[in-house]
Amino acid sequence: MNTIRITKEFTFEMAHALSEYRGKCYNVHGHSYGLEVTVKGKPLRAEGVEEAGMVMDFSILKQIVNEAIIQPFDHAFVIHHSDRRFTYLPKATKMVIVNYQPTCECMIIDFAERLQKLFPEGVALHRLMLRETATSYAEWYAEDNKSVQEI
Ligand SMILES: Nc1nc2c(c(=O)[nH]1)N=C([C@H](O)[C@H](O)COP(=O)(O)OP(=O)(O)OP(=O)(O)O)CN2
Ligand SMILES: [Zn+2]
Repeated sequence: MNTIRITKEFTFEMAHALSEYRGKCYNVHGHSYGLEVTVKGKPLRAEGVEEAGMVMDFSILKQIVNEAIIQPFDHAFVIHHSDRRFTYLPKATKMVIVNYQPTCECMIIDFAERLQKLFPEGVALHRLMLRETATSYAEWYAEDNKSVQEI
């Protein structure tokens, strides 16, 4: 049976600020992010079951990514825990305080770590693409990251 990659696309809005950064991205600013999630597996060879012919139902993939990534990060402000600027915001502000500089690269590593453990048996995360601006994006590939690496 052939191995197939399937991809689902997502969008979310997020504000961030880079810490210790000498440039415009030190400022609190936002992006409309694009996220592509690709998983790999073999289409189910069975009849009379809901997932027949599928690596994974796109709607299940959507649900997993929505719960793990989109819901926590959409319309949130993301900042490194050592950058005390977040203490000036009202407590009701939706914030994700992270232990990394919230660049495209570090966020995609975080997303990969969150997602990897959530797929059913036989389905593996293959690729993530995180688009930050019309001209900038980062990619994560499973084959590049076979051993766990620190951010
Ligand atoms: N390697 C990285 N460099 C930068 C990141 C990042 O995540 N990884 N992030 C930023 C800023 O947050 C922001 O994304 C600015 O990106 P940039 O492409 O420079 O945005 P512009 O609006 O200037 O894009 P143009 O299309 O070039 O006008 C900074 N660097
Ligand atoms: Zn930015």
